[in-house]
Order: sequence, then structure tokens, then C-alpha cells
Amino acid sequence: MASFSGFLAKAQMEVTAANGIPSLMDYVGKGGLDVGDDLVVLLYHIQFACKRIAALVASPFNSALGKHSALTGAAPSDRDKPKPLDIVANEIILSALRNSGKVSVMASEEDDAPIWINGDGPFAVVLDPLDGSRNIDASIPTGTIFGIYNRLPELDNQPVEEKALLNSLQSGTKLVAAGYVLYSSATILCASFGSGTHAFTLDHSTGDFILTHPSIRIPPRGQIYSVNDARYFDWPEGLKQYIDTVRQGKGKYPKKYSARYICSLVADFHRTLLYGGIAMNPRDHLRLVYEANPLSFLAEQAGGKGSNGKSRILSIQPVKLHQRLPLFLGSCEDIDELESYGDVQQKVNPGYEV
Ligand SMILES: O=P(O)(O)OC[C@H]1O[C@](O)(COP(=O)(O)O)[C@@H](O)[C@@H]1O
Repeated sequence: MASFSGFLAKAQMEVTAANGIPSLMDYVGKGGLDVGDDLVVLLYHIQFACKRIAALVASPFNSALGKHSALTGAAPSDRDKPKPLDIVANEIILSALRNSGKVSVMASEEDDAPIWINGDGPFAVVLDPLDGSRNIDASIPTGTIFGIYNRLPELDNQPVEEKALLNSLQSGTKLVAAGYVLYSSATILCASFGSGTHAFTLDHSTGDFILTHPSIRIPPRGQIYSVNDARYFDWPEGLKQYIDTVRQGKGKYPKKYSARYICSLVADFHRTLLYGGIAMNPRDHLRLVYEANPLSFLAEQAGGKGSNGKSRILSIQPVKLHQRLPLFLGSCEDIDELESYGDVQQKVNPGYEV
């Protein structure tokens, strides 16, 4: 007799096929967006790596792994040292990118310098393999963020270190594709290839990412601000005034705003993409190359904005791989209103190491 889960899987496959709902791989392939064979192969390997990471994050053994601090040399109180799962995730993605044969260089939050992989690979990939990993022990959502650039052929004859770095420091305006994978109650892969932002939910019964949110549009206005407001007293006057104004319903949108803050960038951004509002970190904390740029690309492709509080994130030329900056992502009208307060970047950061 067929098992219930087998029955469920078959029924779901029939429903998806009957409704013509494509999987990620169908969607990007020749019958869909047709993003090109090289990018399809790369995406196949990235999504495969992220399914492995999703399984690890949800594993009953992930916290046991976390206790082996000898693996990383990190003392438990050392807030910014990579946790073991960050490292495992990094290795999983590196191996997937190598296996794809499509990547010349990978630049990751977990590595001091970019890793040169294969001079023939058509793409450079920047990534944060597991953001928010300090949340894992409490089963709070985490995420992988990635950005994909074309390799710059004019650098091919440069020394390896130099071409690895310069390929990784391309302006966000040159992104070919970007995405994130949210590991939460559902595992969601959200990506853009330069024609809209689309999200796919992992169907655990078939192992496919299924298109669940085609052509996402961020509402032009949200009613939510997302920030760590324990730092209120370190904020500049402009940011204090903006938050005080919208939470009293005295802003351009005459409704009282609500606060939501998960403290996990991918999760806070995902909610903002769907519901609108602003996800922000006003201090110099988040990274331009592999956090702010990919997420700003997704925000813009969904009709929203990514700003450092003064200007467009994608137009900032990176000068260092691990460069940090204030980040404001979300609804167009909310970001415009916030920027009109002028002074919204937190310059001081007393009491916090990073
Ligand atoms: O401490 P803050 O300012 O609230 O910053 C929280 C942010 O830091 C992050 O945890 C990333 O920081 P790490 O790279 O140090 O893990 C984000 O996921 C989150 O949005």
C-alpha cells in the first residue's frame, strides 16, 4: 500500500503540473525567463547548496555542532567570530560553486579575501553564506544572500589576487542576478535576474523550489518600521524625529506605524518585501558587497528602494570587500520620507563592538 507521504508527494506534483506552476529550474530555463545556460547551471548548484544548508539549520544536531568552538577558535562570548554553521555553510556553497564550473571567483563574508576558483568561469559570486547565525540556537530565521556578476575579461591577465578582488568589487549596478534563501517556517528562495523579483518555496515532498510569489511588488507605502531601537539614544536627531513621527501617525501617511524587528536581515527584508515599510540598520554594520547590494537589487526590481540614508546603494562603488554602511531598504515613499529628514545615519556606536 502506498505511504501517505508518497501519496501526498504525488498529489502535489499533479496539482503543480496541472496548474502549470513552475519550479525554479523550469522558470529560469528556456521555456521561462531563459536566463542563459551558464546561469541556469549556476543556479542549480546554488539552490542545491541552499537545500543542504536548510537541512542543517533545521537539524536537531545543529546546536551540538555550534558547541565545537574549537573548530573556529571562537570563544562563546565572541560575538562576531564566525559560528561553526557559518563555516559549514560557506564550505557547502564553495564546493557547489566549484562543481558548477561556472564561477571564477567567490567572495564571502567568511573569508578575508576572495577565493579564485576557475579562470574560465563566466561569473563572480559574492555572498553571505548564513546571515543571522547567532539566532540559530533559538530557531529564529536565518538566511543566505548572494549576488552574481559577469567575470570582467579585461582583468584576465592580472595577478590572481588582483583580479579576484576587482571582480568582487563591482558596482551593484552591474549585478546580473541576486537572491536570498530564507530558512524559516518555510524555506524560500527569492531571486531577480533583472526582470522582476520572484520567490519560490521549497516543497519538501518533491525537493523543488516552486514559484509561489511571481513578480513581487513592494507596496509603495508600508506601515511598519524595522530597526533595533535599543540604540535610540545613539541615533542622530533626524532618525529620532522620523521614527517618533511615523509611530505617532503624524507622517505623510497618517496612520500609526508598527515596529517589527527579528534581528535577522533576510527575515526582516523578506517581510518588508511582502508587506512594505522600511527594514533598517542605521549604524555602520551591514556589508555593502554581499548584503546591501544584492538586497537593494531585489528591492529595486520589486519597485522599492535601497538607500544608505542619503543615496542609492547600488550606485556606491565598493572599495573594500567587507565594507560596512548604514542600510535602509523598502517602500519607495517610506524611503523618500525617511531621507527627507536628512540626518538618519548613526555615526556613534558606543557599547557595541560591531
Ligand atoms: O545588532 P543590530 O544592529 O541589531 O544588527 C543586527 C543585524 O546584524 C546581523 O545579525 C548581521 O550581523 P553579523 O554579520 O555580525 O551576524 C543581521 O542579520 C541583523 O540584521
